[in-house]
Amino acid sequence: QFHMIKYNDLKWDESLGQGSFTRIFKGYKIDIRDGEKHMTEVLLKELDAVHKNCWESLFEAASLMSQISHKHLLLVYGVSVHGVKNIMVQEFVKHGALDLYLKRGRSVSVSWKLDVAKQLASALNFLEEKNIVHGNICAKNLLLAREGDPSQGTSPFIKLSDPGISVAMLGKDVVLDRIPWVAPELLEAPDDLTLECDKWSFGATVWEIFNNGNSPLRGWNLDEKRQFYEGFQQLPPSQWTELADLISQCMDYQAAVRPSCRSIIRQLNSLITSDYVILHATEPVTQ
Ligand SMILES: N#Cc1ccc(Nc2nc(N)cc(-n3cnc(CCO)c3)n2)cc1
Repeated sequence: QFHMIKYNDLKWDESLGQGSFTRIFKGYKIDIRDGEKHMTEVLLKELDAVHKNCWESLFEAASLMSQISHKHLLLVYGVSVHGVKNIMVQEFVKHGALDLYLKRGRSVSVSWKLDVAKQLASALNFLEEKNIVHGNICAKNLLLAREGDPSQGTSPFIKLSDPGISVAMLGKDVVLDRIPWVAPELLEAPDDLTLECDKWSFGATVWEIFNNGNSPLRGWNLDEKRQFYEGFQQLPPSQWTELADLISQCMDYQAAVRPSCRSIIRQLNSLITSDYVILHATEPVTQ
């Protein structure tokens, strides 16, 4: 269920860093269309040969996403296998990962952040309607296709990336390090990935977006992170109580009571940005 791309039709450009077990590069895919040679900008996601046994998981996750298409889901062109190398070929998203974009100190407005949260909620709603679990919702996996410019009145546009290797395939420490994005119930049963897990991660991701890309529990070690869940703790609440309420509803330790995507979208749409902008221009990050 994947388009196989010939290795020789790919050209590597600069390295863009790495995800977990993967290295990412900017690159080009060569297509011959009506006798003409076209070079398409792509993102090449190389899986370390060491983790070959995970590549099924990586490709399964991505092929799940490529079987459906939605404006806020990343487009995967296909895969290329070359010796021990497995490469996923994705559309190149202009501004890269949202967490880095926010960390770079781009000052974005509250309505910009709300817009991004609504787009993520609509992508999740689409997956929920198809009963597809993503399993790795976080700002690092949100890609910014359009910055949006308030002076031009254009809004941002995000694409949800593939989830990468399933949390069920990852070691315990990697799962612990994904606290507070990974749903608490997955610590004991990493195979029980459900739609409710994505709601929990959505809450942590909205928290990131409204805290300018600061990682929640940044600098905490694995024991402290484990205790965060064992003590049923919550992330520091936003000053904006309606937003804090939505985040804590999503990050409810009881999976069954987390809100549906429709409820999340309804609550996001009812958040009035006017007074918030006046009252709380910036969010004090209290750790
Ligand atoms: N400077 C810069 C810059 C960097 C990257 C892109 N574009 C792009 N396109 C994609 N399809 C995926 C990613 N990507 C980024 N980090 C991950 C790993 C975590 O998911 C994936 N980046 C654009 C500009």
